[in-house]
Formats: sequence, C-alpha cells, structure tokens
Amino acid sequence: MATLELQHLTKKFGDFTAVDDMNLSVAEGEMIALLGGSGCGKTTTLRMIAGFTEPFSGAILVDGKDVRKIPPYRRNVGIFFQNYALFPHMTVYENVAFGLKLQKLPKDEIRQRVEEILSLVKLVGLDRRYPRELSGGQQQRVALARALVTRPAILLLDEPLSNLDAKLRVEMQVEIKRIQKELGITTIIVTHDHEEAVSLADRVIVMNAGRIQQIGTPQEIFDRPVSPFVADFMGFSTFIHGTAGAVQNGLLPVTCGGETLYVRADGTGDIAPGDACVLTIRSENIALAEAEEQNVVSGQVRAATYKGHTTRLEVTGCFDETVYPALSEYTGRGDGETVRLYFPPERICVYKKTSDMEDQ
Ligand SMILES: Nc1ncnc2c1ncn2[C@@H]1O[C@H](COP(=O)(O)OP(=O)(O)OP(=O)(O)O)[C@@H](O)[C@H]1O
Repeated sequence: MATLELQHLTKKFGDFTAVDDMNLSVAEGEMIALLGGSGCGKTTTLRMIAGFTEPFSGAILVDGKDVRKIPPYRRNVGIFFQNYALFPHMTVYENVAFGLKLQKLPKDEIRQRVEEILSLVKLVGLDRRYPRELSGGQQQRVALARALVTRPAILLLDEPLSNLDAKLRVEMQVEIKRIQKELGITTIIVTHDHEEAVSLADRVIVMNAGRIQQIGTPQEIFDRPVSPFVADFMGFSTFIHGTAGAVQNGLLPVTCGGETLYVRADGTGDIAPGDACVLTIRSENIALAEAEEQNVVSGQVRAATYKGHTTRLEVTGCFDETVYPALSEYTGRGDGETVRLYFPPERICVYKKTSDMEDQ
C-alpha cells in the first residue's frame, strides 16, 4: 500500500502543454478515476507516474518520497495499458510469470504467486492456453493478472475495459473493484466513460486540455458538476440560457426564453441580478407535471426514444433550447403533443456565463 502525490506536475511537448500544473493526493488503497476526452492528458499523466515519460516540472511522491530519479522497473507500479498486447507465443502462465522471472524469483515462488493471482482473476485451469485460445474478457483478465502479480504498491489502468462488450464490461468492473479492494492497491484508472468512472472510483477527476476541472466523490461530480463542461461530460444533455434575478426565500429566479425557473440558491453567491447564466439538469430529474405551478413549463414532444426503463424525449417550446427529459411514465407517441414538465429547483445546476461557454 502506498500514498501517491502529484505536485504541480507539468508535461510539455515542445510548445504544447499536455499536462498543466496537476495537483493530486491519493490515499492508501484509494481508487481514482481520471476522466476526460481524447487528448486531455490522461495517458501522459500515467506515463509520468510509471516513469516512462519525464515531467517538465513538478514532483511525484510515493509514500512521501520523490520518485523522479527512480527508473520505471524499480517504482513498484503495476501497469495495464490500452493495448494490453499479451505475448502471443507464451501461454497464460508464461505471460503472467514474465515479470516475476525478470525479478529472478525462485521457481517455486513464481508458481505459487502465478497460481494465486490466476485464482483471483478467475482463470484457474486456463494456464496452458495461448492468448488466441481465450475470449476478449479472458485476455483482459490475463493482462490484469500480469499487472498485479508483482504486487505493485500502485496500479495504473489505462482504459482497461474499452474493448469489451457491455455485459463483459460490467462483469469486469465488478472484478476490478473487488480485486483492488481485496489487495488494497492504490489505483488510478483512466476512462472516458463517466458511468464507469462513477461506478468504480472512490474519487473522480475530470480533466480538460491538461488541466483538472473538478475532483470529487462520484456523487458530487454526478449531481453537482462545477461547470457546464463537466456537466456535459457527465452526461447532462439539457442546457438552458437565461438571466438571473434576485434571490428570494432561498430560490434564485432565472428567466429563460420568457419562462422563469427557480433554482435552489445555495452556492450561487457569485451570480448577481442581471447576470447571464447557463442552467442544466439531468434528464432523469425532469418529471411530467399534473398542474401549472412553479417550475412547470409546457412544450411539444418532437421525438421519443424508448430506452427500456425510461423514454427519452426531445421537447421544444419550453425555452429557446430543446430539453431532453428521460421519463419512466411516458406513454405518448412523440408526435408533437404538448407535455407539462417539472424542473425541481434542487436538481438544477446554475452557472454564471463566461465567454468560453458558448457551446453549451
Ligand atoms: N510524445 C508526444 N509528442 C508530442 N505530443 C504528444 C506526445 N504524447 C502525447 N502527446 C499529445 O499530448 C496530448 C495528451 O495526450 P494523452 O495521450 O495524454 O491523451 P489522453 O487523454 O490519454 O487521450 P486518449 O483518451 O485519446 O488516449 C495529446 O494532444 C497528444 O497528441
């Protein structure tokens, strides 16, 4: 078990800053998910921690000690990279034993540790197979076993589940979490799937263009994103522009396309009357309403997509923007009928508009 700390970690490739002043403390046994779009610096961060890429500036501390001068093979870090390529000419056993052989451990100990780890990843009995004789999920578990067998203090997982189908992905998420907690390994997992991040990690980091946008518990990031960028990334799809009024009785009124939505006013202290704002709400938090009351707005259904336990609607005419409720009780056909929608004040996130928010 180890703690990991990144202090002002920065990586430049020429003039381009791939990781920009990153600060992070990871506790012993904690699992952190790094979430962000393509090219935002996730893999570069992992490569610096592993020792494959030299930082431009800043420090990486493991158990309080700066590891910058320590070569990768002595950092006690287990790594699982995106293209986890197993050695095709080696059996499962040989693939997993490879790192231990490099460490020149006695044969008996190697056998015992490989057997232990294969049982942990539920691959007992497959040790003589070659990678081509395994399913995608089994190959991925071999790669995980290979990263774990050296008993690393820190585990780095780069998109470990990206090539799997939906069912296997969920199974492997459960496995990874179980193994990580069982062994108490401090772990950073890179993903660009927000559902994966919130279901696996103790804390989630959202990155954009080399910078941390938000660090928080899955719930904080899922329910209270700090910006429209993070909200968009976390799967919010309804974004409404408006103008703030004055707070009354703990509610901030925001005028949006002729309607007024009331938003719970905690944490909106930087917004003054007259400020341009962006509001957002998760689709599943919008509800069908019975009567015309506060925060109920009527609109026309333009499309309805059945999603199993909910139906996702596209509704226009509420505001200037389209809204996207996900309703479990909707039974209409989505052909232009009028619906009344309720936007609960405590479920709406509001942000003061800045010049870089035009896209949302
Ligand atoms: N060796 C390199 N030389 C120049 N630029 C690089 C190098 N490695 C990475 N970059 C650039 O740094 C940025 C961050 O890359 P990185 O691989 O860390 O992104 P990422 O967040 O892991 O993306 P993805 O999800 O697509 O893997 C990208 O713009 C990439 O093109």
